[in-house]
Amino acid sequence: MAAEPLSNGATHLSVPGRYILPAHKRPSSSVNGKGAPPVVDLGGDDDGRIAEEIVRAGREFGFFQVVNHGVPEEVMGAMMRAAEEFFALPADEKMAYYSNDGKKLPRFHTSLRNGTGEEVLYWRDCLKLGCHPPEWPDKPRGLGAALEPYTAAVRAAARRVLRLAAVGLGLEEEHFEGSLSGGGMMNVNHYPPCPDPSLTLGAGPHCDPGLVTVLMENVGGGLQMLLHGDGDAGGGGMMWVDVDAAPGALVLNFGHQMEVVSNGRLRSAEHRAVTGARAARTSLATFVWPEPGCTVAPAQELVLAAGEGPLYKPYSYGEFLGVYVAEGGVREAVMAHLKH
Ligand SMILES: O=C(O)CCC(=O)C(=O)O
Ligand SMILES: [Fe+2]
Repeated sequence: MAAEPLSNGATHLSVPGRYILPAHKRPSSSVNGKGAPPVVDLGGDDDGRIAEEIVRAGREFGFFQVVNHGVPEEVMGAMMRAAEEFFALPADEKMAYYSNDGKKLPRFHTSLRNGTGEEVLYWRDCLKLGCHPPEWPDKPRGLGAALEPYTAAVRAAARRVLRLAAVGLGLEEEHFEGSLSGGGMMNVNHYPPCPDPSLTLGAGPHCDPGLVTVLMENVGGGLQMLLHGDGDAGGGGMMWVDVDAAPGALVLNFGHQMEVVSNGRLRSAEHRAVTGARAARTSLATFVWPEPGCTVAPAQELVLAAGEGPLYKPYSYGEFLGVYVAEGGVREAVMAHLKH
């Protein structure tokens, strides 16, 4: 039976059984820490230095924050307000977009697949929007007017980051341009207050599918990245760290395509979202990714320069998305399909 979205009017006094994770998958079962990913100032004109910082952050964490990113504050604010208004709509207006059809945009869903084939549900509702081109629901009324300038500005910031990442990797500045970054969409994630955050997750551990993801949130505290320590942290040296973003900053993380194209130099960062007891949290994850027919492969220059051989085989992005969805975005399972 399809699951009822969390934001459809019910007050949640306790966590229903379908949302309770087995003990070993609960957020409380892992080592948790605090930390902020490196801050990269995109504003300066020393592109060589910025490129180096992006590549260093990508190698160590796969995560960084950008300031002076060029997305105007009022454009960010208007987009977030419109996103929050969608989840406050009456249930029947949201349910007009409720679907499990992965090809549909815009689309409203809960957890990963509205409960279909899911043993445990995640504490999240999600509105998927088109970015390239923009596609949005009729309600709330201001959503389209907010989305268009937001996605245009976010894509421009992502393009600058991708050009700098290419330079930092020793590739042609244009390496990621064209069909390699010609696609994308947005997850508008909504996590209502959860009566017991120790039992649930809003999003399970995953890597993002594309090249780069640009994240904005209305309430800090929720996103966590997985750090691979030196073994002192326990749990095999792995530690989940809260991603605390500076006010006004955007959080960026690299996805699977960046790890493949860079032949493993830049990490596709594993992350998850925990729930909060008090405030509802909304996050906007804008994905920049290849067009479906684009062939993705490690950059020849990197493979040849290091004499290391390609770590991944070429594939079409459309083919990759099928694998990604089937494996639920779980890092090692997805990577196993791509490795030589
Ligand atoms: O809500 C968040 O902070 C993370 C969302 C996320 O990982 C995603 O939409 O892919
Ligand atoms: Fe993600």
